[in-house]
Amino acid sequence: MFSLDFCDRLSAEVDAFCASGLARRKPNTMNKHGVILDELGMEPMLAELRRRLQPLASRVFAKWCADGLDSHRVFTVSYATAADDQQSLDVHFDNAEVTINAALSEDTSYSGGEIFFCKLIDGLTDPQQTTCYPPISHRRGWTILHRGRQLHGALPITSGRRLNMIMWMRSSKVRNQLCPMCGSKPKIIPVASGYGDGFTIPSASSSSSSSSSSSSSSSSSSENLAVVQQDRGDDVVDICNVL
Ligand SMILES: O=C(O)CCC(=O)C(=O)O
Ligand SMILES: [Fe+2]
Repeated sequence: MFSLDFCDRLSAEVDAFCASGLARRKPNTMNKHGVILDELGMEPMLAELRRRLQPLASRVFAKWCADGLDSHRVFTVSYATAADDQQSLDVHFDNAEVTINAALSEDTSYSGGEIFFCKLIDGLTDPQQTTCYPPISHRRGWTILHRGRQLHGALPITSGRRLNMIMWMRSSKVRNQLCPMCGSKPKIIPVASGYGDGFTIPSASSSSSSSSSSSSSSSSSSENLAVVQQDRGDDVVDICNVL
């Protein structure tokens, strides 16, 4: 999906950001060394990428892209072998309707670290007991497109370093009905900025009327997005952080 030049430039940008020591949030609880790319000013480029991926994602996973994938959370994952590096990733599902996983590192610059997939969970079941498919080696510039709720993980890396870009794409129409993480109807509150966890305030999303969207893609109502976050009792949390 990405040119090798783009892989290099994105990797260099992320490495420079990490080296700068600037503050950053963790993408989620499982990911210790990642960078949220919207925090680097890439939101417009990533929103455009999401719009361009929409036709493909809808073709493969129509039901999960209802009314468009209208928000995203995009971050890098980095694996290496030192004690304080992240070496592998446990089986999990994503806080996404559809995910793309793009390999940025030179294939020969690391070994191990294959991604593996297990069963698809459509109800809320325990991610533990499951049979998995044979692991897949990442290939630089290539992307894997999968359902967020397809269980998956990464095997331990055995040498070198692997950097991937993960794009969690969300459909508010789908998740407004049922939170993909807790399996219940979300209780939603507005957030000040950003996409929150990709829910929308239903009254806002259903009032389609005079969308100011310019020439961009057909069914997207992102101009009308009311950005919301899930409220869990007394804690207002970004549910990405409670994977
Ligand atoms: O390391 C990988 O290839 C998978 C990463 C992943 O699944 C995630 O961060 O959600
Ligand atoms: Fe994942």
